[in-house]
Amino acid sequence: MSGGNALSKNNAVNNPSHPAAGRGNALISLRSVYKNYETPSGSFPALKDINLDVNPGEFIAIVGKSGSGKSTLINVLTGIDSPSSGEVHVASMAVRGLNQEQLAVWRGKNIGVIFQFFQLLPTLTIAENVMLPMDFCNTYPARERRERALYLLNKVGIAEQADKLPADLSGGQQQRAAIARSLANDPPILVADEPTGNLDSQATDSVMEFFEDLAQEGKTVVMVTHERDLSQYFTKTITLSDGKVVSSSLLKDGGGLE
Ligand SMILES: Nc1ncnc2c1ncn2[C@@H]1O[C@H](COP(=O)(O)OP(=O)(O)OP(=O)(O)O)[C@@H](O)[C@H]1O
Repeated sequence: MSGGNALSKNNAVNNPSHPAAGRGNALISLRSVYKNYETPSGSFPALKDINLDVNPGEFIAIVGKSGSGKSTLINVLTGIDSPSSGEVHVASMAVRGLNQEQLAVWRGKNIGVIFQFFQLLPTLTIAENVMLPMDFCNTYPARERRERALYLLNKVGIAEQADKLPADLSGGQQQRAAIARSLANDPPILVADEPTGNLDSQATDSVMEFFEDLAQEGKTVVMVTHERDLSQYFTKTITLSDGKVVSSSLLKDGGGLE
């Protein structure tokens, strides 16, 4: 599934004046971020003093034990949840400043989200699923959306599945369709929560190679994973423990594209 081509005009790397070019070089920037959950037994600190910068073209793994705060971190940086305190800037935007409706459109344009269980709508065809983010954000003229969906499905290697329903595809094919959907609006950032958790090793490799290609083309990919043997793909690993970043290791050159 490798061998992607130039993603588009609307790319933060190809176009430094693109709004997603970020504050300084960082596309994602978290400063002194805390997240407390209010529970019947009191306030539970799920994130503690998180400081993080992610540059265009980085392929970041977020790792840590169950309960360490990975999903909370992803939710805060995608604006699905707001921090209790601290600043989150993503693609030049202070996420805190947006209302729910603005946030949904902003997220649809700037962040492609990929889930462990694909979350394709079962009654829509694969092409229709890929068109949904374009329909929601009105990013491409209606007459161009199917053509773009087919282009993206071709890019992930499943163009011939375009008019099937999700249930007719294998898990690996469904995840490719979900990746195509995440690219629909050509967002600068992809966030993937355990995207290979439900795939066999062959499908895992092919999804990881595809993410790697996307990062090399300038997309920023942030991925939560439990799988230890994928480190060859990442440019950086961020380890969380009890809501804190306990290590941040640069694995290879990548990202920091200027
Ligand atoms: N809505 C909530 N209310 C109260 N506590 C929560 C809530 N969501 C998460 N937590 C707690 O916050 C901590 C971090 O949870 P989070 O889901 O971010 O961890 P995680 O690292 O993603 O775990 P996993 O790998 O199991 O998905 C956990 O102790 C969890 O129990």
